[in-house]
Amino acid sequence: MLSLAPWAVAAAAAALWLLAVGYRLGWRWRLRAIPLVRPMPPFLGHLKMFRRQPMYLAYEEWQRRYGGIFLCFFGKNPVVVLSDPDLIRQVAVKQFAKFHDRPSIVAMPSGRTRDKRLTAIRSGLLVARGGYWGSLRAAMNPLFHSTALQSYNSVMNSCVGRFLERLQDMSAPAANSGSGPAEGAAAPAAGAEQPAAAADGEGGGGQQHAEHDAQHTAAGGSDAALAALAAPAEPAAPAAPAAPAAPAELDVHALLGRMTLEVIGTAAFGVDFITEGDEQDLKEGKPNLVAAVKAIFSAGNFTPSNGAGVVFRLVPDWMEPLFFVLFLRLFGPMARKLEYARSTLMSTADLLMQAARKQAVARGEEVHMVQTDWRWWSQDWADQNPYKGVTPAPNSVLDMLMRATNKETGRGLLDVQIAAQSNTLIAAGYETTANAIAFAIFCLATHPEAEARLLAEVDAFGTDKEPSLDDAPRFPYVEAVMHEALRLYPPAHTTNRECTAPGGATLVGADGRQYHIPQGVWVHFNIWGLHHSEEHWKEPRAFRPERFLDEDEVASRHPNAFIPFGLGPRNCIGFKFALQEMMISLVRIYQRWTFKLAPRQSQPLPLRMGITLAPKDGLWVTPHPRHTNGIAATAASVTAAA
Ligand code: HEM
Repeated sequence: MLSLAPWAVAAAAAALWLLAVGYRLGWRWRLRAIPLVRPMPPFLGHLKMFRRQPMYLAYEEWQRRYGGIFLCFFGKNPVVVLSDPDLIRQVAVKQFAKFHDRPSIVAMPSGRTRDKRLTAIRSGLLVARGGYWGSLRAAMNPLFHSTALQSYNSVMNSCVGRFLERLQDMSAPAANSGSGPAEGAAAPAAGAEQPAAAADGEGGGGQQHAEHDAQHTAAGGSDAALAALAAPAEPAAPAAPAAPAAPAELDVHALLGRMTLEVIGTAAFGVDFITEGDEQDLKEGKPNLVAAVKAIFSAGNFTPSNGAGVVFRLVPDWMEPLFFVLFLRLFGPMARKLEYARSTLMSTADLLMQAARKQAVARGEEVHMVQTDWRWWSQDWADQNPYKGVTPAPNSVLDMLMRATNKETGRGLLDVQIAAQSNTLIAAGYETTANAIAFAIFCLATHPEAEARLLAEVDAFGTDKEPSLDDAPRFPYVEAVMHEALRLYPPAHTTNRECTAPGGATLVGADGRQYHIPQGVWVHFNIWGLHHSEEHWKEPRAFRPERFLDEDEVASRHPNAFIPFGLGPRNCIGFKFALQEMMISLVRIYQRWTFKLAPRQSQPLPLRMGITLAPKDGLWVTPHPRHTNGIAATAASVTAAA
């Protein structure tokens, strides 16, 4: 085993430090027109400050101090943070051609690569760059046009149906249940021996939690939701002799995570995406989609401010891929988990794609998919796959992309490119949507007047009808609640771009001041800060859905003050899908249930910043059925009870 002399390690660290400082001084000079967050700590740059408070709260504080544009450093990388909606618009829309890419957390060599895994990683829409991103986005846009969206109504409704069944099972009042529930499972409310979620400051970003948050994130973004997938909850068993029944407490965020994974998994893969997770499959290396998603979300992350991500911010760009390989070697178990996840998801997508292709060809239909030699896994992965012999549904993402054309090449998409999108959609669409619905439920549980107004709208529609996309205009208040929850708690608190134009780009402030952004600089849109800014919102901390209904208030607001799904041609491709899923879920859930916060749920809502912004430690509620003896509890009676 190679042992390094201490002086060699010290010399290497000193060299890295000098390099990072040198890089920063160079950038600082070129970006001198933009206010710099002070102090600028010498080694990690401002990343170190994110150890004290999560990035979104630091950005909010710096926005108050420095205004709508400021500069900070992630190690060697300069990051221009925008909270001014006009400047955001210039980057996202007006000068989009100069900012169409996102920064790579690990700089990958551009151009073709022989590495099959790397090809698969780089093929996803979220990280795609340059002309490839444009042609892929154009090929994928039809998946989210209204005809396609209509076809997702039934998947969404049936997944909400399953959610309601689970809720029903778990909501049986618990009386003296002795056994500890699984996370996400029903728990006895009164006198429960569960550690109460820690009280936190507004937004949950109190300093005392920053360290914990970072570790929690590194260990997995949605542990609660995923624990619920792996261990489906059993209804709490009643004990004898019966004590007075207390309403069951449950983590509704975990249940919602299970539901949104089923929705996006079914839409992406075109098969019934059952979330009966099986740890055993992961251990034995047998393909299991849920275990794979779980492995991805728990295999650590590369967010720049914590874990392994920090390393990449200190070494020169050209060394990043080398460090990536080294990192995977050093962290064997994590590398194995990622390998398992990639092989499971990709081999399953491949299996289903081939089945869909065979069927389409047999029917004489046109298929454009270009077949390549991209498989790295052994035949065992296909042989042991539970979806062997299954054909994906006609309107699934896999099926539709097989027929798409790449505008750049004039040919179909490559098989690896199609398969990579099922991963991407799950990664981008599962946790974000679960968090958004959970935040809406939290807001309604803490605002009975808003809940009553929403119930009245739901009841006017009907208490046993399944809503579809066409019904959306019948739910203006539900929509206002969704928007207000997305404003107060944007699951994507920040989004990003990189300036790729060789000559850079110049942004112009409202006062005429010019800010030159050189090529290679990262730009962040401070969505959280913008959504909470007093400059753009009346009472920004208040939950007031009416602000989205009052025409005067809407007209007086900056049109880009509300950007939970980003902005411009590179905004969230799934935003209509997400809104449709939120609408269908909220209507179906509130047809049957209302929620009160469980005693263990602390307020203000503690938040956890991972890849997304999520309720920390879940959202603990007691569900209350609205139908007693077949009669719906009316909106008025619910308000009175609250
Ligand atoms: C409430 C739920 C969601 C929120 C808050 C959300 C938010 C966002 C945001 C802020 C971005 C970055 C946009 C930008 O940089 O301007 C994004 C990108 C993206 N989202 Fe979503 N999203 C949600 C749900 C979904 C769903 C359900 C899907 C898939 C069906 C999805 C797929 C994507 C993809 C593929 C991208 C990358 C687009 C690109 O780079 O071209 N998202 N999302």
